[in-house]
Amino acid sequence: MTQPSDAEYARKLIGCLDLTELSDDRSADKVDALLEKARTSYGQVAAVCVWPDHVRRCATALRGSHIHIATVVDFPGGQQPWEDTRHEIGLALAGGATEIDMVVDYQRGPEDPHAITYAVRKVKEAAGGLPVKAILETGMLDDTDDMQLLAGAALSGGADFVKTSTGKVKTGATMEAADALLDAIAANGRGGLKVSGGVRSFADAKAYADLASEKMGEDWISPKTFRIGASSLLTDLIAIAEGGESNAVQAGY
Ligand SMILES: O=C[C@H](O)COP(=O)(O)O
Repeated sequence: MTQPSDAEYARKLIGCLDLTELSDDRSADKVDALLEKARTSYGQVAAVCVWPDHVRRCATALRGSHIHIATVVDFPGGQQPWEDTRHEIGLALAGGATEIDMVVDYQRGPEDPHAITYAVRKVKEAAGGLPVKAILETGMLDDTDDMQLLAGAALSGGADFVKTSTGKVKTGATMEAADALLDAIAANGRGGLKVSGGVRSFADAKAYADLASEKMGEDWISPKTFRIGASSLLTDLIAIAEGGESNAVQAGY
């Protein structure tokens, strides 16, 4: 099969992008700016990903599009009381969220993976079966064995995607983590991958998509199974999609 051009590849990746605004100040103006960008000349992003209190704003602005409204719960620590998470899920559902990104308790996870399975199941049920992406914060885990363990536990609980990072700790997505999560998905026989945290350039995004495509097949690079969560990637994808040069700095893993 002929390789797609970079411009074609960038357009495909725009369709797999979870365009993210999770700044600590929770600014509504930043969400409005994000919403302006979600429908590009090269297609729509897969989802916007925002704090629960901005879900309704996004659902209203994106009505009539096919863009998912993803929100985060128990973010970014993964250790808050269940009552708080339940409140966030309620806010998300009332506002019109269509996907839930939950942080698992990655600190306790390696010793107690069953707790992760249970927590994911609980969120999935409370969210009425909406797609759930389990954030493992791979940059805080010791090794790829732990990454696979947590990913397997989350998938057993019904997670639809396993996601590398919150973007809030020093180490975000890495090729090593993406590879480990893909192995867990393959072993589970079901599930998607969301690569997130520090993905800023077309070259980085393409490297992750190439890896996933090599391991899972070309058809797998679709928003149903492959997402990139990023706050600062879209500009570079658009530059490449329109046939220009990259302006972004590569992560250089
Ligand atoms: O969920 C996605 C991450 O928060 C995005 O991280 P980023 O700001 O480094 O792109």
